[in-house]
Amino acid sequence: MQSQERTPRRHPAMSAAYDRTAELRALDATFSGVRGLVASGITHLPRIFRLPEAVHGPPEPTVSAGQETAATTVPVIDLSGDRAGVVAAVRSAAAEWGFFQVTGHGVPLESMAAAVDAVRGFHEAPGGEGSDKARLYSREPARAVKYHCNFDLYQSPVANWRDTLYLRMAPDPPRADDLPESCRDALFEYSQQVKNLGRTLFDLLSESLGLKPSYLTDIECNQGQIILCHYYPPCPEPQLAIGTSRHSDSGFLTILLQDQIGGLQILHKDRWVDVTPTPGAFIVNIGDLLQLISNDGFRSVEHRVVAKNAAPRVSIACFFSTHFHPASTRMYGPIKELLSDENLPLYRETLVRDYIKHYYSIGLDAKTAISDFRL
Ligand SMILES: O=C(O)CCC(=O)C(=O)O
Ligand SMILES: [Fe+2]
Repeated sequence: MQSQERTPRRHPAMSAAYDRTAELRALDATFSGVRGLVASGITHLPRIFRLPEAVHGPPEPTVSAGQETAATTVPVIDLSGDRAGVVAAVRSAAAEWGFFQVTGHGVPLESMAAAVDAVRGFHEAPGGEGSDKARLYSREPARAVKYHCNFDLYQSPVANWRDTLYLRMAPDPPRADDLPESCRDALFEYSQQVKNLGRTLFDLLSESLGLKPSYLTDIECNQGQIILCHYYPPCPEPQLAIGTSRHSDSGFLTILLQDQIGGLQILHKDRWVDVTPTPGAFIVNIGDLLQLISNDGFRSVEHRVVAKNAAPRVSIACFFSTHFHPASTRMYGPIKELLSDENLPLYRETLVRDYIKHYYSIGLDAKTAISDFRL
């Protein structure tokens, strides 16, 4: 999920007898997002955030934190272990789960904590006239640094209970003073650390596919980096709302840091499984484009974030892809070295930007983007 224009979709909730667009605009005009609503003392969920009846409650049984077994726990991989064992664990997690957590990754705990604190500080600062939030409030695709409440506020059927600071850090990094001063140092440092971890993971994923370690980097899968700094305030009626609608990530790979609150769930064997916060760990997930070029060797899996009436939740999602400015002109299809008579290509080749355009034309909440590229 990254910021992008997309086509409006009609939904039953939209035809309710109220001026939804006016309410969305009124929210935008505050420049302070969901956090601003909570700070103003609301006790009920505004209707723009209400899930339609049809999606109230989980459609599938949920495996919650504390009830997991080995079969329902997202794998945790210690990257400091022996190489062959790590490569095998990555192969099996990326193929079976599409998600895993990593420890022993070499990123200093202080950099992780500083980034989460900086993001929390940004979101908890007041909005309104003259604030950093007002200066940065935008959904303009060309802007590399921006803040908004829901990148798809005017297109999605249900507003998500979430605000986001968006940073496009590569291939063209922003100027230092484009970032809010309070989080500049922490987020530049974090971006560099996660870029290095990305390189380590792409090496491991290449090896897991039986390719030379630099293969995925050589084809520029990690050339672009977008960092989304999410903030999920406490929700007064969490069962009626959603933090992030179900979706798969469009790019090649995502590295996610979540704080201790929890709420991220992934769809595994038709059940929602909690990704239990693991102190010091990163969550890693395969995006649609890596599923496509691995010819289904790895899986891009749907996930969502449930709303809670708990302390605010911070997460920092770093996406690796190539459609960011300047957009790549490279074609991506199933990697030739993986194909054989037993492994025929399952997808057609595409420019990343064409894939992304299609992904957003469908919208979050619909898992058909990648299947439309199947041969
Ligand atoms: O906040 C989270 O844990 C997940 C966010 C997410 O899925 C995304 O930004 O694509
Ligand atoms: Fe995601």
